[in-house]
Amino acid sequence: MVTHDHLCNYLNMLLTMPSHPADPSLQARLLGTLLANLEGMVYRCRLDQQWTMEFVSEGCLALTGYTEEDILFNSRVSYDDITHPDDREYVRTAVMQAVTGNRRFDVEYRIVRADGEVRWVWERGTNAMHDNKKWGVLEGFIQDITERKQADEALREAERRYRSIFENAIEGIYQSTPSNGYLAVNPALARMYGYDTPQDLISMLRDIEHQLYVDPQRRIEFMRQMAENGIVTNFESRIYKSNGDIIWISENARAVHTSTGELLFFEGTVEAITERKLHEAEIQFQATHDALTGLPNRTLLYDRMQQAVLHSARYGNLTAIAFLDLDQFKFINDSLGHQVGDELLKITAQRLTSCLRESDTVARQGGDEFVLLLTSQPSEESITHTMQRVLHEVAQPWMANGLEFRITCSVGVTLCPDDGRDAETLLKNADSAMYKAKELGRNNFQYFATEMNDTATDRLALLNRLRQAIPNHEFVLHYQPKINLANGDIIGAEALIRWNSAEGMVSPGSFIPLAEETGLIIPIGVWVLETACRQNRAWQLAGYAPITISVNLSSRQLARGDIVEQVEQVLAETGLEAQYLELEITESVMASDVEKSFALLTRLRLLGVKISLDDFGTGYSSLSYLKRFPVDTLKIDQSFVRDLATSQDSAAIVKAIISLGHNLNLTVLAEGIETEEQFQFLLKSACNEGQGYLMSRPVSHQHFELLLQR
Ligand SMILES: Nc1nc2c(ncn2[C@@H]2O[C@@H]3COP(=O)(O)O[C@H]4[C@@H](O)[C@H](n5cnc6c(=O)[nH]c(N)nc65)O[C@@H]4COP(=O)(O)O[C@H]3[C@H]2O)c(=O)[nH]1
Repeated sequence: MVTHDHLCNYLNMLLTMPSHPADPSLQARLLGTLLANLEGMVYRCRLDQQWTMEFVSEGCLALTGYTEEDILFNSRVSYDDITHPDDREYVRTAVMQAVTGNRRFDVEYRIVRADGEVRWVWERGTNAMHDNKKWGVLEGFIQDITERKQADEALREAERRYRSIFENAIEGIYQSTPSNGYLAVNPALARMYGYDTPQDLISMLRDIEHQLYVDPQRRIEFMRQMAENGIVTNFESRIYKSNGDIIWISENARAVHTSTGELLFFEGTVEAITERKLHEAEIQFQATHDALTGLPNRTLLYDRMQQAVLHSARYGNLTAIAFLDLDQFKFINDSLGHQVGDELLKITAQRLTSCLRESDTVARQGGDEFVLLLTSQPSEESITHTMQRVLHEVAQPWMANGLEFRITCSVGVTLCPDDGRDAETLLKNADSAMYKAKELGRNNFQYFATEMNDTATDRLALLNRLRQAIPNHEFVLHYQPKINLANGDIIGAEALIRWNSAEGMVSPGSFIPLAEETGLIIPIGVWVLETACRQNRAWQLAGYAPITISVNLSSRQLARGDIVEQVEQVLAETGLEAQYLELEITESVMASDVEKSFALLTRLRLLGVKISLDDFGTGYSSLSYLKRFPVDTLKIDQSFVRDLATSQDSAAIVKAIISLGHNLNLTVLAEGIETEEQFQFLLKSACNEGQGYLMSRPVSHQHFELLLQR
């Protein structure tokens, strides 16, 4: 098939070839064939104002929509009319310049077809002044190039668009050479990297590996991925800006090769992701740290413990896990408020961190529990030493609401690999050891020993049984008489709880702390108060001389804040007069929140109830507030009474407490009197009242009634 290009070339050749004198008919025939097949119009026209056509080829109709007859000699329309009005001037000038310069002309312009459609054409021609006509004559070829024009325009538009994208993109775009420099970068990349212009970046950043990447290995990795895959995606690195600041970027790039496979350059896009990275780091931190203290949380601790265990197993290092619980934290939290509780946890976190090396971990396990992970320990002695520091640091005084407080902690320590080879076991064992430390009077640490696990299991079983004790009516009260030392009269009774559990009698020493920890003390306390008041009222109704019944109040009961209402209600329900009820409060409970205790005790006192300060001498009572406090009786702790015979200090303390009490107009009672000797000493020292096995053990209400009858 004769293609359009063939024809054009051939026509050009014919137009320029000298006429063939030997065979003019052949030339005419060839020309006829060509003209008929040509996509476009061959013409001959006058160089006049209308471009009067003397000859047009068959292509005229297809090109202009007019027939040859329409156009020849301007019979219906002139070619000047067909030329787009806006281009007429320009076409004429171009043609005239060529003619004047004796050159061929070559011009692109628009025509308006018969149907009104505007098309682009390309006209090439020459001045054919080879006859003597007065008109100049042009001969040439006009071809529709609308499609090419549109394609060109589309290409230009696309280029404009791409340039605009390149110039205005928020992402950085670059072409870089494998040998470390840039070929082209857009303004966004220049800005991102801290350069004033793309040119600055290109000229100043010549060594991508060292000048750009914080870790030069990233460039090596980039090149490796390119060599392997010809592409890198989401390639995240830290880079230096021109001023030395470090930012995070993410690159997507590909290698561009020649047709023969030679690497030309890389082209890619860059996104600044510092904010996202910070955000990710923040989220990661939040997921692995405790919001209040900023310490690693359970998740991170577990992770680190697993690593430590593996490390221990591989290298035989000694690892210690210490489970730490603050003593009486719940009480502080309930009574001083959560804000103070939170503050205390934060202080504790700081103190614990200060005791350990950076390579160790302090984690918050939840509530007031912390876990210390000490890796690669040189010896058990060094662990012991660290634990002693921990106890000491935690016990330092701290201030809240202008008052000074102290809190201690109990710690259980377990060793890896001796006590366990996985995180769960080690934590469980450390927890058991911590309970042992609590049992041993708090403010100490204990190493785990195998038998402790039995204790932990026992404890859980005990708790389950304790929950059922009230509904199963397993509690009873025993009563211990309080006597007037001078005349031996029973002036009161202390109500002491006994748990008649299915598995035998359980002493309050073993279940009261558990009840306090778990909050079960609240319902138990209500039951005790009610039973004791009802019993005392019953004795009165039975005709015995009225005595005071004493009930122990736990810190939790006080912290709840509704104790006054509870007491009021119980008195109303049982019909006991307030003056026959005494509440025993340990001085440590009172000291931990002086203002609140003061307010509560004042309100209780207003009801007419008596207040006795239990275990006096063991706590932290300050004389200044003891003076202000609405207290009726000081109970000298039995430890001093027990040591009276053997310790001069105890004797001195007992005497001092008695004289202090009297100075403050308080009644002084000594508890734990077991011997006649102790009794005599106390009597001589003017102690008012006493209680102890010497006079009577705590006994059942029936038994107590017998004592009342004497
Ligand atoms: N060695 C010796 N001990 C004597 C002597 N006289 C009395 N005791 C014991 O000393 C404890 C005195 O009670 P506490 O100091 O209030 O100490 C009480 C009290 O803090 C708590 N508790 C007992 N009953 C209740 C209760 O109903 N509510 C609360 N919140 N705590 C209670 O349990 C603690 C222990 O109570 P118990 O085992 O009944 O132990 C009682 C009593 O049996 C003596 O001459 N020698």
